[in-house]
Amino acid sequence: MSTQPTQPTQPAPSAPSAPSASPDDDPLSRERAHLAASRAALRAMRADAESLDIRDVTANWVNAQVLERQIEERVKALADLGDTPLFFGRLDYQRAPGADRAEGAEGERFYIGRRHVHDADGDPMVIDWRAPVSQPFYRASKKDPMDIGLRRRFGYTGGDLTAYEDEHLSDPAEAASAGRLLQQEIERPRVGPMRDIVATIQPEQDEIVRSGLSGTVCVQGGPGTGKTAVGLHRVAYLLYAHRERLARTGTLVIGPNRSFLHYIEQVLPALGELAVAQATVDDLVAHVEVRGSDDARAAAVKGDARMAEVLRRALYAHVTPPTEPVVVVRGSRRWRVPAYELQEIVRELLERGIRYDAAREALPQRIAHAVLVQMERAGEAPDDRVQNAVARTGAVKAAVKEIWPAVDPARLVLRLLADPDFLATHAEGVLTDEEQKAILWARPARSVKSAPWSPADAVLIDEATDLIERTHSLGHVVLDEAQDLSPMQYRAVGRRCSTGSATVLGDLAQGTTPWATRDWREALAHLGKGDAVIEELTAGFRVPTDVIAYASRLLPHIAPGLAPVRSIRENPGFFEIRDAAGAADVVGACRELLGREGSVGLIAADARVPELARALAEAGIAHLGPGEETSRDTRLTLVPASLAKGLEYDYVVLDEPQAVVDGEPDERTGLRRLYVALTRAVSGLVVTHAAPLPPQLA
Ligand SMILES: Nc1ncnc2c1ncn2[C@@H]1O[C@H](COP(=O)(O)OP(=O)(O)OP(=O)(O)O)[C@@H](O)[C@H]1O
Repeated sequence: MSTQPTQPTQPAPSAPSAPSASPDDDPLSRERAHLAASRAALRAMRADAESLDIRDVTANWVNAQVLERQIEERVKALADLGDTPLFFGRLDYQRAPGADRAEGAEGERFYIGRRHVHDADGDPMVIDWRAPVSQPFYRASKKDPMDIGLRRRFGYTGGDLTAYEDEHLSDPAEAASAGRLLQQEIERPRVGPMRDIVATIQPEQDEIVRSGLSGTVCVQGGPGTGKTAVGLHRVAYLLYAHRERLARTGTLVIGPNRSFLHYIEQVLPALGELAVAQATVDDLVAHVEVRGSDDARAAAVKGDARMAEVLRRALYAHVTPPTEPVVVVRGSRRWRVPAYELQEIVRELLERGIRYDAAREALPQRIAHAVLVQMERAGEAPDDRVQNAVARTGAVKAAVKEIWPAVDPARLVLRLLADPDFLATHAEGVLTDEEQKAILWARPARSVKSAPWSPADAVLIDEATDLIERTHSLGHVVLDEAQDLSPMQYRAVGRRCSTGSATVLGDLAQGTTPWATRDWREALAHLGKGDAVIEELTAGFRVPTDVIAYASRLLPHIAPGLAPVRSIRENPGFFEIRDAAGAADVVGACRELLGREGSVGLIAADARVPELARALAEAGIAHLGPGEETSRDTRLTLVPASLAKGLEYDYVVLDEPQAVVDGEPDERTGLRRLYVALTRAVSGLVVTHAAPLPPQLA
């Protein structure tokens, strides 16, 4: 790293901007000149797009509308955002990449940024970070310089280029070291929603980001190891590398709740990707209105993968083997398809493994075909119009209704949960009597509309829906906080990427549902991606060393075998445990932290939130809800522990750890909830308590 005296011409990355030398010999001035020229080139690209006249090229109105929309989007995408630097790095190749590597082949220089910018001749001024030539910016090392002579990182203050930092990767005399600019980026205060990490993606993260579209990747990583960031950047990368295919098939990011989705929603647009949908698992399966809830036992049984078998049996019990022949009358003739032949057709359809409705729709044609064969044997020459007509006769329709009736998925689930005999018949040998009892409604609902559907019921209905009609599969799905999903939820997500791939992100230690994932292989099998690659991230970008060490005391109790996160933050931050006599002391701690720069989160057991909200109001301190955007004026968020997952704040006040543990149905889940709450702070954590601390933290 050449911020050392060995490179006297270069300022330290944090050096003030004013360059003393003339623009020609001062490297910083030259870089600024390139920035100014790149911005001008971007403006020209935008002006070009705006001035496109499509009147001559579009023959009809519809085409014109489509083209106009595309141009509008391009103009929008070409905006120069003042606070987002156009480039953040530079690579000097020793030889031109891809060129003949013969002696003397000319080296080339590339500026790496969020988007591609070219000059009037079409020559690149800035290269998209996702392009293959950009890859060494993230991966090259002293050990493997990847043909890079110089890697330069730029530092910005506001929109101004104020510093840079060099690594001469091919110079054996220069020692490798972690850069100051990277460190500054990691340490910067967190105000506002989540930001992209495109300037500082680390090599092990980049490997995941750039892994191919065909494979599913599962990332296990402790709090703050960048799982969410990596998942979002992977979608952006895949959209770049497979734009057309994914535009057709679609992409989706799945997060645990609305506030989390709100927190991450600006990352992809900042990377120029506007078309990625976001949803919770509940959104995906919203076939009915959810008004009810389950106790932990019922939810665990409903979320168990064995329920898929119960549903399959219950659905296919509707298929009734035919015992009567079908008789079709055409003109003066009667054609008779005997019962044994109908049985053969039904057996064949069942064996083909197609969806219930696909088979139901095929059945009339199969019966008609059997009639046609008889007609041919009798010397007639019927064509496909005759087959269609036969398939539509009353006799065939009536037979199909008998043999393979239409089934409504919600009604099927309703009957299973309301009718003990129906459930017993189809759960025989799959669910125990006790398990059946656990999921039956105490008061059987009468209709789909009035039933007290729970979130787990909606997943069952989704499974039934898919048995009946295949769910549309997207090209790629990112599943965040995956460890909380039940096997049935994994199946629901898996159907949505059955012909595509997925990025599965999670931390076994942060699982806070009774059915939380114990083993990634098992979970991936439920997802239908048993052959996924499992990667692990262990470097922590969020939590300071002392805080992560304290939280990691819980690991042996919540996820034995998982290694603690290794914090790569240099700033030790601060960490304090304080006695608090009441809410006023907690508010005092918040007020104190608000005196510093950045966001503050007050995390408390859900049950304690109303009391703390009142205390804050009485003290005249405004606060936000989780996921709401912090601003310069309102920087405090009151976070119920149940919604803390995935979020982060510069400073955290954690109220009453034991209450957080007690807020969960069992101790292990409680300790996991506490682990999540303890690992939200970027710069400092104050734990306040009146009750004794959980002994596991001792
Ligand atoms: N390479 C990086 N450079 C700079 N910042 C990074 C990098 N990787 C991650 N971060 C930052 O670290 C913080 C934590 O990242 P992220 O939320 O993705 O972690 P996570 O593993 O999903 O955490 P959790 O398990 O708590 O949900 C974020 O502020 C993110 O921007």
